[in-house]
Amino acid sequence: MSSGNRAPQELLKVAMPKGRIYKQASRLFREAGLLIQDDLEDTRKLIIEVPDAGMEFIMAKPVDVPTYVEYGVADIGVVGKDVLMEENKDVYELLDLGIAPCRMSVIGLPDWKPVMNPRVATKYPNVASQYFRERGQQVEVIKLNGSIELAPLIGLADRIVDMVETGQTLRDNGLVEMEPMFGVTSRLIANRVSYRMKNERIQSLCDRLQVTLSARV
Ligand SMILES: Nc1ncnc2c1ncn2[C@@H]1O[C@H](COP(=O)(O)OP(=O)(O)OP(=O)(O)O)[C@@H](O)[C@H]1O
Ligand SMILES: O=P(O)(O)OC[C@H]1O[C@H](OP(=O)(O)OP(=O)(O)O)[C@H](O)[C@@H]1O
Repeated sequence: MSSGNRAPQELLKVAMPKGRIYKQASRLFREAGLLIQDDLEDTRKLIIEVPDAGMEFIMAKPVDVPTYVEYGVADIGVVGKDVLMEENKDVYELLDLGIAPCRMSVIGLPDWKPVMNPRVATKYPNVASQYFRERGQQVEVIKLNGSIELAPLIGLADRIVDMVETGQTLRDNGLVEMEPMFGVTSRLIANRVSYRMKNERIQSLCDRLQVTLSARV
């Protein structure tokens, strides 16, 4: 069959996180040669065709990216390792994109003293519970959804587990990083079925991103 008769290729569905990661992810994709319009951040549209890159972006809340990919409504997605660990979904982790770097840490007030069964506030209850369990420390984990640094300041928790990037939020609130837990960057993930059915396209994207990342260092 001549290429003129070929059916147009189905768009690769990409769960893209709105917010912090988006700008860095789209810059990386562009560097890898994908033609992505640069005005996408200005729109309120949630499903955006990026035909020149053969993609469709599903603009997702970051925490929901692994869910979209696990259910196969997105073939691939970009997500922070923090969210990937917390959500623990059944997806393939294909590539460390090295973008949106930060770290997960245990944080507290400088005069913090150990207490029995301390309360730990966090957006990441699974990650925090596992961390303290592995160290044989019994804690009560309290799930919050934002402004986690408030918790020790207002007496809700003894410590928090949260992200640190520049350290500005800690400094502004008189808190200290007690234990860095692990480094976080964004990852490219894939749905297990899509990875098999669209292997050539997904693998070729990975290869292009890999080459771009190697050239960055
Ligand atoms: N300073 C930072 N604070 C939090 N996450 C950061 C930071 N720097 C990089 N990241 C990475 O960016 C990802 C997305 O963060 P972002 O703040 O956009 O999402 P969010 O926390 O879900 O925000 P929102 O609740 O406003 O949607 C995080 O999962 C993490 O991997
Ligand atoms: O070390 P820094 O550069 O200060 O970054 C870390 C802060 O950024 C994030 O909060 P975010 O701005 O996402 O607000 P939130 O607490 O409401 O989630 C994170 O939860 C920390 O509070």
